[in-house]
Amino acid sequence: MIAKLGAVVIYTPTFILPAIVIAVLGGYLGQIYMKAQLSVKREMSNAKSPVLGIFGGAIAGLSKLAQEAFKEETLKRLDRYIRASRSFYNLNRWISVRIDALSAGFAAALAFYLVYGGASVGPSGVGFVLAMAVSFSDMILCLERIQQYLVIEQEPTPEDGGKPPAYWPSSGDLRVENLSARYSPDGPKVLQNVSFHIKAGQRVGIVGRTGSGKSTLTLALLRCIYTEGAVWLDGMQTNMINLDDLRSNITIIPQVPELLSGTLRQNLDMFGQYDDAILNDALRAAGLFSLQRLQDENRLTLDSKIASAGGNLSVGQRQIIALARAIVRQSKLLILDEATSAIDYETDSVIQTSLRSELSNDVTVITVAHRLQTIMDSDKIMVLDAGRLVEFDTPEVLLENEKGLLRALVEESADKEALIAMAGGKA
Ligand SMILES: Nc1ncnc2c1ncn2[C@@H]1O[C@H](COP(=O)(O)OP(=O)(O)OP(=O)(O)O)[C@@H](O)[C@H]1O
Repeated sequence: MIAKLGAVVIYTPTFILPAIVIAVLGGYLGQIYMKAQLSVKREMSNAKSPVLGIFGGAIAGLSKLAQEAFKEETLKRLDRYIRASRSFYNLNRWISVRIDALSAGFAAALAFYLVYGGASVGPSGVGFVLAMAVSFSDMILCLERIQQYLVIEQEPTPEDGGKPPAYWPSSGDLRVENLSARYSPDGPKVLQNVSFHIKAGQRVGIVGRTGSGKSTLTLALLRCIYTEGAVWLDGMQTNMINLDDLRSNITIIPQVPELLSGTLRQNLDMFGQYDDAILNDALRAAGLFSLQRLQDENRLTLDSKIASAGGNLSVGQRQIIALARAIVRQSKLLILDEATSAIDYETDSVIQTSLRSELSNDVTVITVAHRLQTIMDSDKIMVLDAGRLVEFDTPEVLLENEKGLLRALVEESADKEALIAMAGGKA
């Protein structure tokens, strides 16, 4: 930008003052625009995920769709999204008109001066200066945008005082008090005053209808979003701990785990800290070897090549590798977001068996369940509704409550009898 301003000034020194005025005016307008568009953009992102959520939910449960209710809810969510995106579009028009007007005014004045003002500049010089002048005004806004990225909000940096002792966490005891969470500083509270205590080694299932806050709760435990309230893991309050230490001690297995391109060994042990025997043991414990035969030509071994994001593996294989990674890391808290689709029954039952038998007794496993079968024999079940914890007890006790939400979910299920038997068999 300075080079362009320099080019204009060298050819037409009298234009230094107007150029500075244009730069200041453009910067001022840019600042107004940036301030306004930030909150509109945030509102747009907040309104976008419910729209995507309802379409995702519709695709997952297409056969059971109540068309009228779906239409009404979709239109409501689209309205909210369109209101925000319309404002965003208007804001863009607002700034474009002003920057274009400034740019055109400056270029026109310069052109007038070069042609009629007696400036001793040749035709090629006139073309060059005008080209520089036009792009100079356009760059003011780019500069504002770059400035905005430079001051982007960062997560807190690790501090010496935030390092937990080496033995932490020695168990997966998890205590949560009044935990609330939101996705943006001024957004609505998506999780509201959730409190519970999970003893080390317990297996807990989280259920709730779509949008009830199950995934949000897992993100809040990792402090990936804005949270209030307190969380203690193995007796230490997690907001006193550096984010990298906290996150390296909790393993989360998402619905579709991401892997890095490289070998399977590198994916299990990125820093080369463990020997092959430990890594193979983890793969066996996670159930990989029970799914493939020794003579299979394309069976996975530590040297198998993994494509970027794990693209050459099935979702089930990726979940098994993510589980093996958790076993290698010896995490005391494991959060599993159950894969709803694209995972066959055999792989699913291998994963579930590994979770039950291969983890040590003090590892706490929280499973976000989309199928009640997965968690009906858990030690406890947590039921979320509109961001609140409405039920938390053993499956047997919860099912006794005829007005309870878990009971309602079970009643709606096609496998009602089997689910009740699972819960009764356990308690
Ligand atoms: N990135 C986001 N920004 C703003 N709001 C969000 C975001 N992600 C989710 N939400 C909102 O938070 C609420 C809870 O969403 P969440 O994903 O936790 O629900 P869930 O119970 O996990 O649903 P599902 O079973 O469909 O995965 C929803 O109302 C949703 O619109």
